[in-house]
Amino acid sequence: MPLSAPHKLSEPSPAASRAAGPSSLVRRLTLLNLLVLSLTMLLTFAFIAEAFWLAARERQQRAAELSAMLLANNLAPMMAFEDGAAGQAELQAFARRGDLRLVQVLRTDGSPFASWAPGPAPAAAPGALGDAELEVWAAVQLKGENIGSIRLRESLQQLRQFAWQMSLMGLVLILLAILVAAWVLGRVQRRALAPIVELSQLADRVARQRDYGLRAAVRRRDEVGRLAERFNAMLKRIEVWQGELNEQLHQEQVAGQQLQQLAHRDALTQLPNRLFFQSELQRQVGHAVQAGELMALMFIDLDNFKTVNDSHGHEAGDAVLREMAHRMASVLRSTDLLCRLGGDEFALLLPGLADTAAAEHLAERLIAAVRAPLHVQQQLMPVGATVGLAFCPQDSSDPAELLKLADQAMYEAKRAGKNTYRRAGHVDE
Ligand SMILES: Nc1nc2c(ncn2[C@@H]2O[C@H](COP(=O)(O)OP(=O)(O)OP(=O)(O)O)[C@@H](O)[C@H]2O)c(=O)[nH]1
Repeated sequence: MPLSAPHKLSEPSPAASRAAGPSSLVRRLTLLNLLVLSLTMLLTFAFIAEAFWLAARERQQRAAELSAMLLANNLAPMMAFEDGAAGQAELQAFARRGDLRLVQVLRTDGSPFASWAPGPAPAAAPGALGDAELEVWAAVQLKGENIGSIRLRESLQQLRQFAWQMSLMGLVLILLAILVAAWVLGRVQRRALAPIVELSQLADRVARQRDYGLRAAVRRRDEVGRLAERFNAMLKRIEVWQGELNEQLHQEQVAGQQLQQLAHRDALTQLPNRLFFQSELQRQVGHAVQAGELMALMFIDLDNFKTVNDSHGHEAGDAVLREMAHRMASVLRSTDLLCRLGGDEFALLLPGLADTAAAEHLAERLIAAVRAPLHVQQQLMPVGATVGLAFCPQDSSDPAELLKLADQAMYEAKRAGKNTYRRAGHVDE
């Protein structure tokens, strides 16, 4: 199976990879690896330095033993003849070696035959062996017989200094190696962990942007590759779910809007119904009070409508209601709102009026529009309209009170003979 090619890949920028922060996996692993590597290198170096020191010391000891044996060979005839001056001269020649500290030639009874030590006067008795010194003994023999012995002390100072110099050089080299290793390790780790870092950055982006169309790159068929595949499969599933959820949500929103429209609309006349009127009355009264504007509420009741129903049937009544709604709407401004409250009752909201006369003129036009002859099935319908008017804020700034006043004014107009209007508070004499 070929490695998957992501359709919308999240390719992390180098800057983003570098900005992974001090707690990043790459940095932590690099530091851990570097720590282990440095400890191993330093430990190895310490072992090598110690071994080097022991070997060099051993080598100097062997060389000192050899020198002492050679000296013993040379001194043997001089001791045999008790030629101390020659022995001393031999020691002076021998003492040209730089790291020599003491040479003592002793007879078998322990008495000194010759001795040498650096400085003006040779020490009569050698002091205790210093920790930076080594001492070797060699027997002086003549024809297989012991005639004395040689004590030879050498300084380890030069060797020690050399060892320190080498150690310092070694340490500098190790530090350089650690620096190079840090650089190489950082690059190697970044490359090796790049898929995991990418995956983590992708998860961040998905969580931040909620974009489930993003996909991880699957570069290798290893554990990380399989993790990326599973992650992609999960994203795909979420993407599908989200699509379905969005579609469902959209359908529900549309259904909700339709329901809302149905709930607020009168099915017969297609005008806003009583429910919508109630909320609009509240809102418009509030607005008029706040803005200091004049608004009117008109309560309209058709006249003799019962006769239409009774004489021409319910369907004719419906047709009349539809036609009257249409007629009334045709004389209104675009800002006016006509609602059917129920039966043959209508309400009209008139916001932003210049004066009360404007509403009265409209009431007259509206009554005239309704009163115009209407024929249904060639029969003249005897319909008219009676209107009650109430103003906000003049009459009331309370929606319920305003409706009650307009209703009362309408009944007043009915009592006055129908097909007319009355204003709230303007009672006929
Ligand atoms: N066709 C039809 N009739 C309805 C509807 N809703 C109510 N009505 C009828 O409308 C009539 C209203 O009666 P009223 O307003 O009391 O009678 P009216 O003849 O208009 O009386 P006035 O207002 O005094 O002139 C009743 O006969 C109701 O049955 C409807 O949706 N369609």
